Amino acid sequence: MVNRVVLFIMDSVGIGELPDAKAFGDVGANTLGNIAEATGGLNLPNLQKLGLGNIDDIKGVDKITEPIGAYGKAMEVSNGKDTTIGHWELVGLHVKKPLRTYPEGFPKEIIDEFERRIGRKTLGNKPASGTVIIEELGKEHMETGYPIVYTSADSVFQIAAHEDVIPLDELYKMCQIARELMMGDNAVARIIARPFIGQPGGFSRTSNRRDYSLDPFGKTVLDIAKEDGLDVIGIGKIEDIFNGRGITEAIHTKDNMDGIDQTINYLNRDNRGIIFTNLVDFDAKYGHRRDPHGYRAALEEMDARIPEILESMKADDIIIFTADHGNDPTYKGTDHTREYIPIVIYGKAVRANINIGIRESFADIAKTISDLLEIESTGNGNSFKEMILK
Ligand SMILES: O=P(O)(O)O[C@H]1O[C@H](CO)[C@@H](O)[C@H]1O
Ligand SMILES: [Mn+2]
Ligand SMILES: [Mn+2]
Repeated sequence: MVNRVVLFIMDSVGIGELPDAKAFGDVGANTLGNIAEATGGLNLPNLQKLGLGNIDDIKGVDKITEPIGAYGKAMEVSNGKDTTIGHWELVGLHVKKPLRTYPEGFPKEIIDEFERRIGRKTLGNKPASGTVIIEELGKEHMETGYPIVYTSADSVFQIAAHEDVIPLDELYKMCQIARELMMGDNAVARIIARPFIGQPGGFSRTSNRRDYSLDPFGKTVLDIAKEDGLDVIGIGKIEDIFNGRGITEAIHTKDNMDGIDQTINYLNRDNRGIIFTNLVDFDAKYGHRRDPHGYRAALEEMDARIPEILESMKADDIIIFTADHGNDPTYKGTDHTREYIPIVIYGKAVRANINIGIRESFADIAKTISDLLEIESTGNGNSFKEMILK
């Protein structure tokens, strides 16, 4: 029996357009493939050894004859390409109705009510890139004390404020107010606090970001594991994505390396169940910023630490490296891209060189986790447990 599953999310590391990418405006997107092309090839020897290059052509990542892991890729059933929906599907939920977005900004009634309740006016109220809008409105924000409200192609209500102008706890309270307002017909997936520091022309965002999500729309494999008395450890923004549901212990991280440190920490402890890690830098620092070179460096930095992670695993642990959506930094715009997610699986109990093929849903991962841990499933997804276990 498997004691622990590490579900390791490389946020936004997609592996090519999905058949329905056209409907999302994402034809030709391929996060891994296009970064590799644009930067002269990726150097990911550890993921290569596990089988990453056997999934698809990625310049620099070879298809090898004897990968030590199992590998494949998965399609997204849910109608979206955001973090929330992606993670929910990974743990067994299908969300067919897209979450609400605001391409024209938020309705006047909402903004009026929000301003009344926070006791300040606001700036912005439009879709924007978070780093661009603080450069555009940050100075005015510092002069007036009005927070910057913005959205994106995702279902998000984001509030940016300078840490010296609006203290963090006040910013977090504003987010809670927004969370109360953005329910019912305006049930946006997330309210996000976006604190920053610095001076006009040189602002930088801090790791004090917080996400206020909706409760998942149904029971996930995390809830089931928790009910069965297993540990469900959320590392990085996992707790936020699930609004705490199904999580028994959570730790927030400051960057990808911290996320890896924490994963290793928890692997070295005595626990049983699911260790669920999200590395968000790929997405937030490089994907949305359309920085393929930065993205490549972050991938290589992670890859170099994979041996340490694998060495911390015990004989009855299994790790699944995967993603939640794409965010091709060579693509137009600044938003996520509708892509396959790569799946690379390793463990002493896992058969080497097994191709699990093209999975029809991210929820195949949820179903497999249920089977591996011998707990109930959410009913969605098809298990690949029999294919991968020795
Ligand atoms: O441009 P920034 O502020 O990084 O925002 C991005 O991050 C949000 C949440 O991941 C996405 O919706 C996108 O808008
Ligand atoms: Mn994401
Ligand atoms: Mn994102």
